Amino acid sequence: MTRKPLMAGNWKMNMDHVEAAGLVQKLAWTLKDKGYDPEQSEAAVLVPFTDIRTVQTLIEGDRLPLAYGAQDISTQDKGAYTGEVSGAMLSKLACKYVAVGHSERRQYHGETDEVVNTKAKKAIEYGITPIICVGEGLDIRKAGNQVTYTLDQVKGALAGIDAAQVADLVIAYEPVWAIGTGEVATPEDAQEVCGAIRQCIGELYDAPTAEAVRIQYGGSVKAANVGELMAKPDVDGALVGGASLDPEEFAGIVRFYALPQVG
Ligand SMILES: O=C[C@H](O)COP(=O)(O)O
Repeated sequence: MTRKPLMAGNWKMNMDHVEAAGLVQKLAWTLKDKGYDPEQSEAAVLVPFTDIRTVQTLIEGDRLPLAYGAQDISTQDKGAYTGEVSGAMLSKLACKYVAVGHSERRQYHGETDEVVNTKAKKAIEYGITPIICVGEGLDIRKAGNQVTYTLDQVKGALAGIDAAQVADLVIAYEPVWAIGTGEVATPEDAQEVCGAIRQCIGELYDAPTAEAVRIQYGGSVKAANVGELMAKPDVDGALVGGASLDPEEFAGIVRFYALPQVG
């Protein structure tokens, strides 16, 4: 089975809808200029809620080779939940992806594994592919417990989700100490945990499911380091924060397959 790499840019709370239009167009021009081949990798942007309509209009209207999605989804379907955005609303805007359980949501909004699990299920229910974010903090890494900690998050996030659904979703391993710090995990660090996640899914479900699920690495990914990360067998893409706001840089990441070190 060949897994198509997914290079997703998480814009976080950056870019208003006017800036979003400029960034999507610049990214599309840059990708075209560099001869991006969508068969080699899939490119996606996860944008603030207020940008989704603008981004959708550009991508659909100009048939740009980009997928788009959101950074969060409500655990609820509708009703008196001030500030929440539902799966139905995201689905109506044809979002393909939604990030769930990003460490910033876990840290600043107290999202537990149970909440992450509910959000992942809501995304699936509304036909949106969840990108489930997991990963350890520095203290856990220093204690050498990164694999057990991350696998516990994976098991919590996948509870009650069946094999066919797991095969279609995306897991992003993002060690918290590597996010926005410039402190990228070594390719061996990334492979250790991404490989353990795949093995865990094989044990929880079956080998075909483990072979199908896409596992990204995230944390200070740049065009300069993406090649060595992507050379690892269980790294199927990148979840990119800061570098996704720079079209040249993100285009370089999306086109990792053209980098000299990976042939
Ligand atoms: O979602 C993306 C991650 O938080 C990584 O962010 P970063 O590339 O700025 O380190």
